[in-house]
Amino acid sequence: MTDASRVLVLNSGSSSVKYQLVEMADGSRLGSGLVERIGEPDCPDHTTALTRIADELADRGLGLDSPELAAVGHRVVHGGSRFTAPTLITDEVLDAVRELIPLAPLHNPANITGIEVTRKLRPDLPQVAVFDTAFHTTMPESAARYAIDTETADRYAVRRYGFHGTSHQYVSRGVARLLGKSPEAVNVIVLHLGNGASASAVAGGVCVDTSMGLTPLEGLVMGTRSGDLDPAVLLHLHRVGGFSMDEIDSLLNRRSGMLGLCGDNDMREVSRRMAEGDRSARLAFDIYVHRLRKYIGAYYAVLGRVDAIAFTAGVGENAADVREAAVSGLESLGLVLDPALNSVRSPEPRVVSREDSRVVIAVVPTDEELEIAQQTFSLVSSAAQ
Ligand SMILES: Nc1ncnc2c1ncn2[C@@H]1O[C@H](COP(=O)(O)OP(=O)(O)O)[C@@H](O)[C@H]1O
Ligand SMILES: CC(=O)OP(=O)(O)O
Ligand SMILES: [Mg+2]
Repeated sequence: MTDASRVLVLNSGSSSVKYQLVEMADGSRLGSGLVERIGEPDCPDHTTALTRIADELADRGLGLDSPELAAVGHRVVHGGSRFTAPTLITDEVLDAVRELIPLAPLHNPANITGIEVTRKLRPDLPQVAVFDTAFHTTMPESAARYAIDTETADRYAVRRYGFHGTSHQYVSRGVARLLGKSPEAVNVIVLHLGNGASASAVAGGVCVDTSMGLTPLEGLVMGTRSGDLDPAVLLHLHRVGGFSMDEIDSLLNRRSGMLGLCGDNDMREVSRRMAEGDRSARLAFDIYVHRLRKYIGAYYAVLGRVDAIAFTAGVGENAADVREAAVSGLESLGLVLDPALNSVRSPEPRVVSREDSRVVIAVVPTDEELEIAQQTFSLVSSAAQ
């Protein structure tokens, strides 16, 4: 066992890489940042982005060669049915993550590049994969299976996996802490509303349902993704519209959601345009909120008893108008928002419901990087004993 106590976390997305260097002795951030717009001339690919991050850290004396570095933790989006916990990365694990690329074509390749670049720079350093899908592997079969022919589903691994699990786990525990209870004692609906968005129903700390499915396309309306639609829409576009499968993929993943509805995927812009009376922005907002309310209702029924609803990620943490519209008129379900509390801006976990609200409405900022750092460090520390 060495006294190396720092973990570098790489969260590679389809067009960005977020990173954090965490000192595990006290949880402090020694460095953090974001490289965006990967694929554009200034940063053509993930290898460029990761090399830039490694150089930035090295310039500050915090490079990958530092002896204090215990491990690198990677967000890996799709872990299939196999990966249910943080996993030390070996050649064989890397191959398995590669085999899952067809199920997360926007995300897994970027995660693999992060692992390979790190290996090149520090081949001796332990690397850990923390999977978005892991927290959802507790879903019962009744929630995880689609109602299609079982043999076909099994042959092609077609089932609901769910994503953003690290965030759903972190936030559901954060809510329990905010309520002064243990995670086992509370039932929570978590609404992770970022560029990608998903809802989950968490019963006593265990995920029992989530809105994303085989891929991160199902469920809520997102920045550029459609979320739920009748599967026959694909058939219709193909047969009648002459769309190829790749064109449909690109339409639903990259040109739908808020972007497709009103031309803007950023909720800040949508709210600004709504305030100016823009009708397509208003309709896009209403569609976004309508879908969200349907999931709140659905997960209320799935859980039976709900102690709290937690909003998180870029939109959930910042957009007071989305939170208000999502729960308005749900007083008979025990959800009573406090408009004054809801309008407060703060980076802290906080309650935004009235004292007499039977269900607590909370805002709990997510920190996927910190959660990945903790899971990574805990795995390498126990492996070193
Ligand atoms: N002040 C704000 N008001 C409304 N929406 C915001 C605000 N700040 C950020 N957002 C939204 O958050 C989104 C990004 O969320 P984030 O969780 O960082 O996404 P991701 O991790 O998927 O990139 C942006 O697209 C934007 O719409
Ligand atoms: C899985 C997923 O949708 O991730 P993100 O929100 O980072 O795109
Ligand atoms: Mg995110």
